[in-house]
Amino acid sequence: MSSVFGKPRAGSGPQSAPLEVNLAILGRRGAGKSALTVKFLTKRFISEYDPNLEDTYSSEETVDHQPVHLRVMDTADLDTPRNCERYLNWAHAFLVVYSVDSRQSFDSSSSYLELLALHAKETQRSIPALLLGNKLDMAQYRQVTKAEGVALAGRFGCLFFEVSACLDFEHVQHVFHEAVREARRELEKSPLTRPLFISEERALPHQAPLTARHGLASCTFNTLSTVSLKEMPTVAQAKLVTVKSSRAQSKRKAPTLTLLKGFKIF
Ligand SMILES: Nc1nc2c(ncn2[C@@H]2O[C@H](COP(=O)(O)OP(=O)(O)OP(=O)(O)O)[C@@H](O)[C@H]2O)c(=O)[nH]1
Repeated sequence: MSSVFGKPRAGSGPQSAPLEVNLAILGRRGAGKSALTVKFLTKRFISEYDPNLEDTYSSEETVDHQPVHLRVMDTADLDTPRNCERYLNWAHAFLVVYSVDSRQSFDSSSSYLELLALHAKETQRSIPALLLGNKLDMAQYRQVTKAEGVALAGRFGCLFFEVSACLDFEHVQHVFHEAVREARRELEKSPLTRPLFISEERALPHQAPLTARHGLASCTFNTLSTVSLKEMPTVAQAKLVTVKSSRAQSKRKAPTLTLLKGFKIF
């Protein structure tokens, strides 16, 4: 299902349409991206979630008394950034998640932050990102200290939080709302200059992969499907397209979708 959006994205007064913010959740498998997304959307901790499912959810939020139409893409990369243009050109802000009890996931989060930094450099725009050390309730099995998280976030100039998808909802909500604030700040700075893209199932022969240009071995275009990008003609006519990896598409029948029944899934 697709929906049409033709509302202003920023600079909204009290009478205007909600600000629209796209948020992508990145991180290694098992870091807790889905658990955090589900916690934020439903206030519940779901212990088992289909690792192959990638979907984008929408939620009406109020952040600092301002209505926000928030879309959250719970990505399902394999172990490293893959086919990453689908979220790089879509999101206004990123949550990069690792698990405090996994050194590997911390190392992956560093790769994601590097990817975002490269993309920011290439597109010459600031990309808000927040680094999250998840599974704080597992602190007794820590492999990553809080100081390491702070240092990594500092290196990339992003906010840092330690959270737990299975502890209090308010903290998780606070983090998502901080991401909205970061995105809003950027959108208000340059609401019309940000590139907007839709995806299309077609080959992109002339575009060199980000990896080739920057030597980031793990991120490629079209690794799993033939998604390519096209600039939106006008916001008013544009259709919102659900962006899914092949891996996700193959699992669309997963029953776990019903977990989010009641939320708009597009
Ligand atoms: N104790 C604890 N377990 C968590 C937390 N967050 C997630 N988990 C568990 O960690 C496992 C992986 O969580 P997911 O949310 O599926 O992780 P993911 O990053 O979405 O992983 P993929 O879907 O494979 O990309 C699941 O068994 C969750 O129950 C947390 O904050 N604390």
